[in-house]
Formats: sequence, C-alpha cells, structure tokens
Amino acid sequence: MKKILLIATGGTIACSESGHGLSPSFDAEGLLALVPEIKDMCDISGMLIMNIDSTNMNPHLMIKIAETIYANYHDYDGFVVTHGTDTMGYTSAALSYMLQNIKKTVVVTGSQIAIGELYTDAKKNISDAIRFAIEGIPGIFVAFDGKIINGTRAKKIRTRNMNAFESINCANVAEIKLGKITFSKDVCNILKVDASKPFNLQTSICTDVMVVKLFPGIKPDILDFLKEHYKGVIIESFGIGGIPCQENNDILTKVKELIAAGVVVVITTQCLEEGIDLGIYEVGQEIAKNAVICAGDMNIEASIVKLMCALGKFKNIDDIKYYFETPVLGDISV
Ligand SMILES: NC(=O)C[C@H](N)C(=O)O
Repeated sequence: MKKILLIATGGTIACSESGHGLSPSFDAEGLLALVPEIKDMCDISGMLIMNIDSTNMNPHLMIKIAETIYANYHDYDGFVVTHGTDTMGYTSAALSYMLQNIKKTVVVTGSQIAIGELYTDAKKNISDAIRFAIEGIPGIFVAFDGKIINGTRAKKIRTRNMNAFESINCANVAEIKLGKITFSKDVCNILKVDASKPFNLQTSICTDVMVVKLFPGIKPDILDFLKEHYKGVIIESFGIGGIPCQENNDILTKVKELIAAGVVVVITTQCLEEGIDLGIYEVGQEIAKNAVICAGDMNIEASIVKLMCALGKFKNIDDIKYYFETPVLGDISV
C-alpha cells in the first residue's frame, strides 16, 4: 500500500459553526475519521500545520507547507494538502515553484461545504485527491469536484457552486468519476518533470509585489507611488495587451519610469482566457519596446507567486525575465 501524508491547513473543509461564523476546527485526524474508507486505499497519516481560513494565507505560510512536504518527502509516496478554496490557486502555484523538480504527487483540495454538513463535497474531494496522489504522477495538482487541475492553472471562479474551480488556458489533467481516473494525455505531456534534475526546495521570495488592474479613467500617478515602494509590478492590461498612452491618461510613460527606476514590470491581461500578444496593436507594440516581462497566458495567481520567487532568487532583470517566461510545470504555453 502507498503511504500518503495528509497535511491539514484549515479552510471550509475543516470548518464548523463557531457561533460567529464558520471557522476551521477539524484537525487532520478529525477529517480522516469522517472518511474511513480511505484506509482501504492507502496507508494514510495526518498532520495539522495550521488551521486558518485561507483568507489569512500568506507567502510565509505557503513556505511552511512546502517545507513540511520537503521534510517528509522520503517517508511518503505522495501528499494531500487540505486548504481553503479562496486562495488555493495561489498556494498550488507557489508549491509548484518552491518544490522544484518534484518526483512525487502533491494534491491540494478543499470543499465548498464543511465536512460535517449533510451535503458536503469534502469527502468526495478528499477521496479523489488521495486517489490521484496514489497514482504517483510528479507535480502539484488541485482536486475539486471531480477535476484534477494543474496547480499552476487552477482558478476559483465560483463562490458557492461545488464546481468552483476551472483550469485556465489548459485542459484538466484528469477527471475522476466514482474513483475512476480518466487522463488527458496532451496535458500529461507538458507536465513532464526533468528526471535528471534533483528535487530541491526553493523558498527565497520577495513579497514587494503589486498588481495594478487598469480601468478606463485610472490615474497614472498611482505608478509614482509604486515606484517608491515595490520591486515588481504586474499590470493587468486591456485585452490582448493594451496600455493607455494618450496625453491625459499616459500609463505608458509611467511604466517606462518604473523600469528606469529598476522596478520589474510584468504585463498580463485582465481577460481570463487566451493571454497576451503585444505584437498585434500599436498600443501593445509600444510597451513591448521596453524591458517588460510578458506573462503570456499564465493566470494571475501563478504570475504573482512566480514573480515573488523570481525576485527572491535573482537580481538581474535578464535572469528574472528568463525565469518568469520559461515554463514551469506547464504554467505558461509556448
Ligand atoms: N470554501 C472555502 O474554503 C472558503 C474559505 N473562506 C477558505 O478559503 O478558507
């Protein structure tokens, strides 16, 4: 039997009513006790490392999850992390960058309804996550509502529905129905881990990162403030990559000033699907003449944590750009 470690971090999946709203209370053993059938699937152990609503997740707690997996790596065949859904996509992406060249499976899961409730989705999501972790496919994944999603592509797009997550700009890795896994072969190919490179924990991060969502009428001088306080700025531009450049609304000039001041600028889009291409419109080509990083079709969760990792690891803009624009576990299409 495969040995699996369930690492509990809180979230709705572990919640019960506290009298002033849902609050995480179940520990790992408490979760596992409500899904006793798991004992027939694998040799399972549980460990509680925090018990928070994932609203309170932060990069240092993400490092704690990565460190826990790293410390227990040789004692288990695979790992399941139970986590709140609200920031699950950030954590699954962060683990993808921190657990470099991982050769085992990590599956992050949670639920929309607390595990003790009658119509909970928690038990199915936990058993699907464990079912997939047993497969031994290297990488970081999200298991939710019968979908297995690449950890760098998972996005929560629904606040109430059990079908809360979508895989953005990438097909689901697999689907699970009644415990039976159906793989998407195309996706498995892009997830290949380089077997020659050693497994490594990378936790140097810089959190001086900001996201600016453009909107018609945004005041360009917000970028003056960012220039003084941040090392990396992600601009959520319009459509396929447009940055306003007209006289009374000149974001482009402000972006040039950011770059001149040594701030790393990443251009992405506020559209959910299909990514950017700065070559198509004049308003895109103008920005592309500068030393900006292109987020391609990466989702914003992955872009934020990848930029934090890039800034933590490298000082030189060419190295940061190369790291950011190079695919890691299928986070960006080439
Ligand atoms: N469904 C959930 O898990 C939502 C919860 N607020 C959390 O992210 O911890």
